Amino acid sequence: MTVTAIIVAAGRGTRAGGDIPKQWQMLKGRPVVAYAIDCFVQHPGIDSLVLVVHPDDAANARWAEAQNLIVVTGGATRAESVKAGLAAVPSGTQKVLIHDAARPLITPDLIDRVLGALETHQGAAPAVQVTDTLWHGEGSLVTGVQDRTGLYRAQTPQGFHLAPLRAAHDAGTGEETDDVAVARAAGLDVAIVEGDEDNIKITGPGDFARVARAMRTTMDIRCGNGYDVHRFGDGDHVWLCGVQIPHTRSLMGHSDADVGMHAVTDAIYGALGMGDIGQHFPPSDPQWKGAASHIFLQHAVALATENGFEISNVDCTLVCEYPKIGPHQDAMKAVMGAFMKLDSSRISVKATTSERLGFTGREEGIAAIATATLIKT
Ligand SMILES: Nc1ccn([C@@H]2O[C@H](COP(=O)(O)OP(=O)(O)OP(=O)(O)O)[C@@H](O)[C@H]2O)c(=O)n1
Ligand SMILES: C[C@](O)(CO)[C@H](O)COP(=O)(O)O
Repeated sequence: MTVTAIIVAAGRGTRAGGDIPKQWQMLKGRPVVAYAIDCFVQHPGIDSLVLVVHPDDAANARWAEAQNLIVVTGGATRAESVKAGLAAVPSGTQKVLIHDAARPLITPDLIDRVLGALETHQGAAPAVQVTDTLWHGEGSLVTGVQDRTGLYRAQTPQGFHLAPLRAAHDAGTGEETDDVAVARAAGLDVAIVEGDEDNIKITGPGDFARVARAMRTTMDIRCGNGYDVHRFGDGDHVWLCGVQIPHTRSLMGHSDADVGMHAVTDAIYGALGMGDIGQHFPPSDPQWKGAASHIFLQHAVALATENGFEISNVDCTLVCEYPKIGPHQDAMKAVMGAFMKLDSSRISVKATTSERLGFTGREEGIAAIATATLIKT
């Protein structure tokens, strides 16, 4: 079954305020709409994505096109914007999920529940049962109580089989606030699936902070490891974790052979799931001959930042008989901390011998292992 997601992002966000519409405002360093886009793009059940934008948001449309999304211009009401999105779905689409750009906390589970219900229903949408007592009020006075039995707060994504939803929208008024209303007016059956309290729609100015708070509870923590070995050759110093240490031999390598910094760098790449030093700085490329290893470390740190992560801590163990590491530990933490913009208290550099066993024990080379923890900001 080919499924297309349509994200409607053509509203003006008048209730939320701000210099630009709410879906394009920054939330933790990214436009609000980017969160929903990521969730759909990464979901294995979604085949393509249409983004509906306002004609005044041409720059944002170019940004979306650069991410390989189908981008179309919306209308004066949400229903008209949905119609524009429905007209742009790729041929072969059998089901559509329609989602508000203003709901950044959509989850894969929510998508799964809607898709699951579409197996047996023409439409399906998430909702949360009303649990508070409901009042009628006039001015500042309570004038009555509303029975809350059977009342739900509607959310998106709302899912439908494409053909009946298109027909329903063609017959609609263009003023409906959601697609369930359009579908029901056309006689389609719509299942309620379990919604998510955190799937907040940014509506008023205070909702940005609510969403940011809810994001903190879904913390994304990544852990990566790195391992490296360099052999000894002729020379009179070694570079370890950014510190030059006088020694009877030097470590050999294409770069400065800083085995400790390489392990830390690979741990960061590992946490990001983005390869290793060899992939980003191929040894076959002469420009990296003799390169200072902090270039690699800074590249990994920049990738982490670009992808919305901050480094929480790094732990590196050097395995060698000599040189002795203890006298240099603090300097190593300070140097690596400066390149990672990380306080020394979050960096550990320690050392062990291998009890004279193996290549490190025979002083043929030095090995290093490292772990890095990254947290999505
Ligand atoms: N003509 C419209 C109106 C709304 N939407 C989208 O529909 C979603 C839900 O609508 P709402 O929260 O009402 O957004 P706005 O219409 O932008 O808000 P406001 O009413 O405060 O201006 C939002 O992602 C919004 O961008 C749309 O694509 N086209
Ligand atoms: C579609 C919707 O998000 C369902 O809750 C909502 O109806 C659209 O926004 P509005 O604020 O109700 O216009």
